[in-house]
Amino acid sequence: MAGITENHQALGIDKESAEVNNNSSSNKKSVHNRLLEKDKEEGSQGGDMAPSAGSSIKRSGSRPQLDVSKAEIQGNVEEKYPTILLPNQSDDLSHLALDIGGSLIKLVYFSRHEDQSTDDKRKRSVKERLGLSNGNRRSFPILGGRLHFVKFETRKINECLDFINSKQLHNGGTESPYADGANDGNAIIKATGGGAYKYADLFKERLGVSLDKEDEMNCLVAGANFLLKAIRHEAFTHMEGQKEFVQIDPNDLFPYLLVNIGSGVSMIKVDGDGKFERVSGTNVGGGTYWGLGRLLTKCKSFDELLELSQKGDNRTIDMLVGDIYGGLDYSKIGLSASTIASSFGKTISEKKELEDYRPEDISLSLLRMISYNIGQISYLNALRFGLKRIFFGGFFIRGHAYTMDTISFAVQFWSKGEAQAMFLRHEGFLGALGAFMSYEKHGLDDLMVHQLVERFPMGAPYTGGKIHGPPLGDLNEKISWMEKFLQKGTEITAPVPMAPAAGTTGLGGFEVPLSRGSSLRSDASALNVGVLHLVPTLEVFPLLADLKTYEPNTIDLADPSELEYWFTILSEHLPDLVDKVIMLSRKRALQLKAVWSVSLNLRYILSD
Ligand SMILES: Nc1ncnc2c1ncn2[C@@H]1O[C@H](COP(=O)(O)OP(=O)(O)O)[C@@H](O)[C@H]1O
Ligand SMILES: CC(C)(COP(=O)(O)O)[C@@H](O)C(=O)NCCC(=O)O
Repeated sequence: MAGITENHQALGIDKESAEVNNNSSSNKKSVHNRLLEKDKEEGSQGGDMAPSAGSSIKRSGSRPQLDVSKAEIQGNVEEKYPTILLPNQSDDLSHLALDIGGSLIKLVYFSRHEDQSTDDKRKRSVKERLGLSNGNRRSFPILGGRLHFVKFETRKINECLDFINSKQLHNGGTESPYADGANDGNAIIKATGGGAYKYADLFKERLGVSLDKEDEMNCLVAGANFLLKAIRHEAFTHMEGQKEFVQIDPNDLFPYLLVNIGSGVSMIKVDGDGKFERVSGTNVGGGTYWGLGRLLTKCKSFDELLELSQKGDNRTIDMLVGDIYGGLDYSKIGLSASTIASSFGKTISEKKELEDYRPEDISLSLLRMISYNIGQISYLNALRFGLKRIFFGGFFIRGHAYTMDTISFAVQFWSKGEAQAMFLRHEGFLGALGAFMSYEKHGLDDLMVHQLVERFPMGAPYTGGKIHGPPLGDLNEKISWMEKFLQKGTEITAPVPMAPAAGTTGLGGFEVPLSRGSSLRSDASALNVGVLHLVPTLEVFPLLADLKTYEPNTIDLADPSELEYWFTILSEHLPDLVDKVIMLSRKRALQLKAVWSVSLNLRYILSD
């Protein structure tokens, strides 16, 4: 669909892998028994898994709660594994949040379930035939999940409503019992931005949902704090075409200045979680570039305008110090001949008609003027409060090298290198993330750095295919994986530094654009926003008979007795599993046996 950026990746943590993350002796026993007696168990699993009606699984802190009050079996009661309807279960309903801005609508949504692609279905049916699956029941929460980021143009709000509807995001997703409009009109979605007020009636009318309005500044700050604390490789600097990720110490984050460049610009001094003050703003922002740019160039889209700028030369539009001083620097006050003395100042020439000014040059001058101005005002505000770090968000930036270079240059130049401009990979989603986190029971606030891992939309922008990557921790790993996978080498986007370009003038000039790149990359790849995967650590084991006596722990395979215990179980289980696979394919069974045996034996090599 036009105008949509969606980064959908599956491959969430599946429940089998999560199940063995527990270590109490009773737990060991149930996993062991389950592995060895799965055929026998098939008939009794339902009783084990479904908590009795009226009780509820208690989780620590603010983790999602399973509410089974008024639970009832839905559909045919004779069915072996009937779906259990949980009418009061709210967590799956509260997984979508919106930021409806002046220009763009941003959606963040959480999905717990694997995408039902053909591949997934095939995998599931194999699992079922092997007796490794619990069939189609959803009688306990599936562990793990994903955060997705999508945006739409606000002027095309109907596309957004259609998207939400097609995925039933307002009703908990297509697999939810509330899908297809079965909600009773009480569904609530957290929303921020001016559009949460402006379009509340439209959402009610079209989707039957109420928008629960969250304060925009609150959300921006909550989103930024969350990203800066929880996501590695979120913040980066961008100077003279070079991108460098910055490791943020979550304990040394505050204070900082957050500059959100949306349609307009807000500057917020952030002192802590929920502690902030909007100290300034400017109406010359992203909307100005897009609006004025459209008027001047007749471009049809923001990206077209941005792309034009990459072919422009601002010297035909901007009046430089040299134009005024007969080619000389004004070095006494630190201005080189190439410094822009007056943006658009040269378009008053009597020798030229208005049509003689190229749209490419106009777009570049405009982009430079607005970016530089924002950088400068931001620095002045940082100076006001003694802040050294300035984080820039908002979709105006759009991961665009020239924009970031210009902002960085302004900050560096005016602060004489004292302050630093940093950018955020989820730049435009701060508000939406903040709104998402405002659901009381998500518990995302206490997520630690390693609980969210990222998988990149590696293949999608290039091949049109859906390609899933492994969880990638290290930046180099990301790049090499992508390169290996796509064999596209340098075409891989954002993490790859841009080619170094000519430097800026030492005297504060801003000669030629530094990082224009050859063509604007597709939305998804320019933003380079991967889907965030929530990886549970100490989740409650879903088959536990008695939750109260359960003591969460993780298996320490460095402990020889633990290692022996678990590898013995796995080894004993191998012939049994191979038998099952033989029923499907002898060749695959032998392959499985070989691979598994090697893996199990590897421990001896590793422990040597
Ligand atoms: N596809 C796009 N359509 C319109 N504007 C875009 C697009 N991509 C980036 N932008 C820029 O992003 C700005 C909006 O940024 P955003 O952070 O979403 O703010 P808002 O909340 O005001 O919509 C626009 O004014 C424009 O400069
Ligand atoms: C009013 C806004 C907070 C709305 O946010 P936006 O939709 O632009 O992201 C923003 O446009 C803004 O801060 N404008 C600048 C107003 C001023 O301080 O002059």
